[in-house]
Amino acid sequence: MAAAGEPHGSLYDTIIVGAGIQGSFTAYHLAKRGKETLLLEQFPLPHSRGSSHGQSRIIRSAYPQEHYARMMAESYRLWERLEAEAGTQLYRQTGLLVLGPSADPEFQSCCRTLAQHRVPGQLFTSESLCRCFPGIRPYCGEVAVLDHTAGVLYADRALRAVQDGFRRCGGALRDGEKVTGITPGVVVTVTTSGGVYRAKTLVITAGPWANKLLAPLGLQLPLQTLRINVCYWQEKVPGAYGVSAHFPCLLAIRANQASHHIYGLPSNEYPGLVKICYHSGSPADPEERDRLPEASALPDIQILCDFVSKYLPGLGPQPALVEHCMYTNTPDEDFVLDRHPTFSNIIMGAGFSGHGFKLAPVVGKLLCELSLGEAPSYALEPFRICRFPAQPHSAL
Ligand SMILES: Cc1cc2nc3c(=O)[nH]c(=O)nc-3n(C[C@H](O)[C@H](O)[C@H](O)COP(=O)(O)OP(=O)(O)OC[C@H]3O[C@@H](n4cnc5c(N)ncnc54)[C@H](O)[C@@H]3O)c2cc1C
Ligand SMILES: O=C(O)[C@@H]1CCCC=N1
Repeated sequence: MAAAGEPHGSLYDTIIVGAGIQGSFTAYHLAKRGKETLLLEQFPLPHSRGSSHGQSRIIRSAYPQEHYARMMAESYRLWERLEAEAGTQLYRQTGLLVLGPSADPEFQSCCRTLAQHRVPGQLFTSESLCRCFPGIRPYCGEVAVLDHTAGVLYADRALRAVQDGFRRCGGALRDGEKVTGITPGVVVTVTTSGGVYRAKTLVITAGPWANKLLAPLGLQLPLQTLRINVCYWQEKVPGAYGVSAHFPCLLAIRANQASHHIYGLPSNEYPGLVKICYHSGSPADPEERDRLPEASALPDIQILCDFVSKYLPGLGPQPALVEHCMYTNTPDEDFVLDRHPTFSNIIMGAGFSGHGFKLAPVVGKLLCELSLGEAPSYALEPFRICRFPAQPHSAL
């Protein structure tokens, strides 16, 4: 007899745990290829408790690491295809300025990968920056490179579009069903709060909950979950830093000696509000994200206040609105895309370290290929779990 929740008593080809942007794109690719696919999500959709919610994300070709720069051309094409299928705008081209000291190795690597991949770019000195972007007060000696391809992805809309695309291809999405048990085997059995399901392969894309699901499978990845303050700043002159005024996205490397990058998006989603954030946060369990931290636990906001008042003087000096989101960071901030070292039909996508949204179409394709036992379209060395000390080697 079929277990509760199974379609016609049959086996799924793949079950995916977690309908954030990575799990949803994995499911979409599998369903497009005609695979019987089940996507499970613990919360009723849409929800704002993981990493994929919110109005906007940056998309850019400018990456210091060659392995991400190489994936971006295909990622842009896949976003464009989804946009056409969904019949709605998901991407707005704004350009992105990478700002930093000219001798900074990360800045130089961004310039190099842009040139290598023939991405249209433009260099600015401090003087030409001030002339072209009067809203910016660069630091002494700071330079910039403009990645013309970059822009904003409308995140909530994109997540919905990929889930709708998955369903249109015949995929099954069950939200409000938390996975509570995974029994490995040639056939993997997945128990949820709503039923029991079986599949030939399982993909775990659980964002900040990844290690909670992996613990009973005998694996713990070196992941740190961080609570991120998403800060919006009021324009003194409405629209001055807006998309219509052609203000670009920003990525400031080593701004004000800060240990992490500061990034920004032009005003668009909330009229009159510019998103400027610190690329780090405070360690937090995803279940406790909304517990208010003490004021002393907000050093990132102080760093941002100093940055905004000196660097972007056309914005108010304090955030006008703060939202929250989670990062799941690996020690080197490279993703984990690999098989479970013991159970080779269990695949993991984790540790997207605050920069995975733009790459989700390609990440989903790679996780789809791994789950089908195919050769991956891109070299997976940077993403293997064997790069971490004291972790068993991949079963690949
Ligand atoms: C503030 C902020 C700004 C960012 N900016 C950018 C940017 O500009 N550009 C960029 O490219 N990236 C950016 N990112 C990163 C990007 O958003 C993330 O890398 C990406 O959303 C991670 O997606 P995910 O699917 O891995 O995780 P999630 O979105 O967290 O999805 C995991 C899902 O798994 C579900 N789940 C977990 N456990 C279970 C269970 N037991 N049963 C069922 N379901 C379960 C969760 O509920 C969740 O829905 C940003 C992230 C944040 C937080
Ligand atoms: O991935 C991105 O582009 C953003 C900005 C830089 C830091 C993290 N996310």
